[in-house]
Amino acid sequence: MGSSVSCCGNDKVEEGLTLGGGGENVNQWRIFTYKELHTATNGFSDDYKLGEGGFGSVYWGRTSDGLQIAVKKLKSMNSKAEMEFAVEVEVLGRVRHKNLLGLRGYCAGNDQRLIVYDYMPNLSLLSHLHGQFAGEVQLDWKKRMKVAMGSAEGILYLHHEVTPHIIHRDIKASNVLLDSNFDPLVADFGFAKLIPEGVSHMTTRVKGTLGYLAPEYAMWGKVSESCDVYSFGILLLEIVTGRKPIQKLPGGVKRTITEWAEPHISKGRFKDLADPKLRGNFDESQLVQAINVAALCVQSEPEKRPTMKEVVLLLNTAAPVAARIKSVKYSEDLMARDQDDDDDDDDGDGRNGYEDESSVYGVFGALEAQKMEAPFRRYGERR
Ligand SMILES: Nc1ncnc2c1ncn2[C@@H]1O[C@H](COP(=O)(O)OP(=O)(O)OP(=O)(O)O)[C@@H](O)[C@H]1O
Repeated sequence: MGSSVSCCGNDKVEEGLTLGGGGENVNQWRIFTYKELHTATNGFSDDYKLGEGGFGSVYWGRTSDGLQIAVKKLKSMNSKAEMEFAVEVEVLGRVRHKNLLGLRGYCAGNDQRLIVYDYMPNLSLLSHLHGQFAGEVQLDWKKRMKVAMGSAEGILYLHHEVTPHIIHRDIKASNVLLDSNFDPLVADFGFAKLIPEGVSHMTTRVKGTLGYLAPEYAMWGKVSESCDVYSFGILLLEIVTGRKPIQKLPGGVKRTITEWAEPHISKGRFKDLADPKLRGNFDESQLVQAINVAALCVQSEPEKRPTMKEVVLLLNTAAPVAARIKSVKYSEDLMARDQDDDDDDDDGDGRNGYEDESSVYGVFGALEAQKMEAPFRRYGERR
């Protein structure tokens, strides 16, 4: 961090400081006092609560100069939470991009840790797809594509444009916030990893959210940029279909979004995948393109997934030539793998065991690991 963290118990306010070691990727922020944030949020009143996550609660507030803010307040002080706070502030200070939620400030003193962001009036993508706004048709097709593209550009920046590169590790619908124009801002960098130059992947403790974890990461803690690409693929499917990454079926059975989508895709029934809430109002070529891109992103083998640069390019391509070439490859892969699965399913349970990842999970079934392996946290929770 470019500057020391000062205690928020005192009333001193430092302004215009920068984090991130200078250069272009710096962010304007300031240190808030606890008193200031307490006043802004009406004493962290429940009426001002925007939501709750693993880190703590998020409150709406208004500063004395009229700025609307969102204040994330650490729920309990322990080394894990402290680390998350430090990582989030460190990473936020390094990034500056129209599709990343920047740091407005923080407060760290005694046993209080709070992070201050700009308030995003349209809240999270999750609230529009599955939450309090899910019944409304605010999120039409055009907005969905804008959200998908903007989120992809934010992740591209993290992977390719900031030094050292950053892997987010928790790309999901609740971490995509929407401004007044429904432009998306990727948020929540508490699990982010800075990748030293020349390092292609690292092995770490698995963090993130069930339903979005890439198989190699869920099983072996192998983390690379392509883990975010995988999570983005799930997010893209979620945006297009309006379905949760993991659905609970009657009898406690869980079905992943990829398991549900796979038969439709392999039969070319793309239109069946569109969110019924769209009532048929979508651009069919964009729908096919988005699903093809998602299919590429959620391949089991990380090396087969596109980079975020390719993802942005493909999502931008009106004529889906590149995607078509790859999707043909994908279909061939799928058929070959189906054949393998038929051959190798010795115990007749439809699954071939854990030894051979590709045959177990198929091109598209990587979430199987997350459904089976305890003790992952449920959808919407963090590990
Ligand atoms: N800047 C913001 N503007 C508006 N609403 C926000 C803002 N930041 C967070 N929220 C709201 O608060 C909720 C909780 O956010 P938080 O990041 O703490 O948790 P989460 O992403 O839901 O869960 P997790 O802990 O698994 O990341 C979000 O889903 C969102 O609705």
